[in-house]
Amino acid sequence: MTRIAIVGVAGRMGRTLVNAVAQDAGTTLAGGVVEPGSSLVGADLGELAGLGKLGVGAVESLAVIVDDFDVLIDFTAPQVTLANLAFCAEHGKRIVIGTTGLSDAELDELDGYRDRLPMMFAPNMSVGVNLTLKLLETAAKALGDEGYDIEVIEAHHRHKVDAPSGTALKMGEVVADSLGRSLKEHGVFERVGQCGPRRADEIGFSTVRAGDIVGEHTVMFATEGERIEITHKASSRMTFAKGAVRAARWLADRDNGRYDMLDVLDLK
Ligand SMILES: NC(=O)C1=CN([C@@H]2O[C@H](COP(=O)(O)OP(=O)(O)OC[C@H]3O[C@@H](n4cnc5c(N)ncnc54)[C@H](OP(=O)(O)O)[C@@H]3O)[C@@H](O)[C@H]2O)C=CC1
Ligand SMILES: O=C(O)C1=N[C@H](C(=O)O)C[C@H](O)C1
Repeated sequence: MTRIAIVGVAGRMGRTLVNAVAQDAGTTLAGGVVEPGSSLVGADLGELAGLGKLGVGAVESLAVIVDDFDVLIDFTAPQVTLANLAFCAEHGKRIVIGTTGLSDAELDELDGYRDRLPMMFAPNMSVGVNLTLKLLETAAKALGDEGYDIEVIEAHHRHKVDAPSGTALKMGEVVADSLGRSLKEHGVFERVGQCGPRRADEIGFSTVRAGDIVGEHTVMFATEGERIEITHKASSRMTFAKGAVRAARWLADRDNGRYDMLDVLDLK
């Protein structure tokens, strides 16, 4: 039985993760961490997640539960995640990271831990999105050099703090890699005013933030006369949480290394 701790346990994903662990026969909920000083310290994690009492209380530091868990699941914010990664490396733990919005420097720092512990890092843990990445590889190879314009469009809830979403960036990267392009060079993240006509080789990004949209991503391949749209729509955070719990179980038997959800799903 893999013992799971959840950091950011009072957040949207944190509460959903408590539900996902409770439904999973191969894992047990060992603890949950809230922000230091939070009024939720001591709150029962089951009650936080709307499940009724589970008998596990929220703590304000990983150090309090260091002997209780095997794998940490972290869906928080970049600097919080990096601090937790350092803690896990130091204490021989494993970590599943869903946090998005890391800067290039933060991504380099994260990558520096690849040989120090088993870590799984993915901007989207749903099976559907990860299968979509494979479809995009095929579509980009077939269409990208044939005069099809490529645009990535994403929509999320009003509370999301990073843009474009980690998933949209990953989709853009997959498309760019498949075409031998660099996203740094070919990605276009803003069009405003007299920005001129579209370059044939650009990969454009558009962002919507509205209401309670859980997460929607479309990659459009458009030419004169037709367009293909590959779309994924998440209607419940449970799809991400179930993926994260599956990843935690999978990671429990892995050697040190940096893995992603395609490794977990055996889609590489
Ligand atoms: N990979 C994937 O499949 C998915 C990734 N995400 C990503 O996960 C992240 C979180 O998303 P979401 O749950 O919607 O965001 P929330 O803001 O709802 O949750 C983040 C939580 O982290 C808590 N937190 C902040 N600092 C600390 C700390 N030092 N110690 C403990 N907890 C802390 C926050 O507490 P407080 O409320 O007190 O600030 C909050 O409860 C985002 O980066 C998002 O993009 C989201 C969905 C799927
Ligand atoms: O913040 C969210 O909610 C989500 N974030 C992830 C991202 O940035 O790609 C994944 C998912 O779409 C939900």
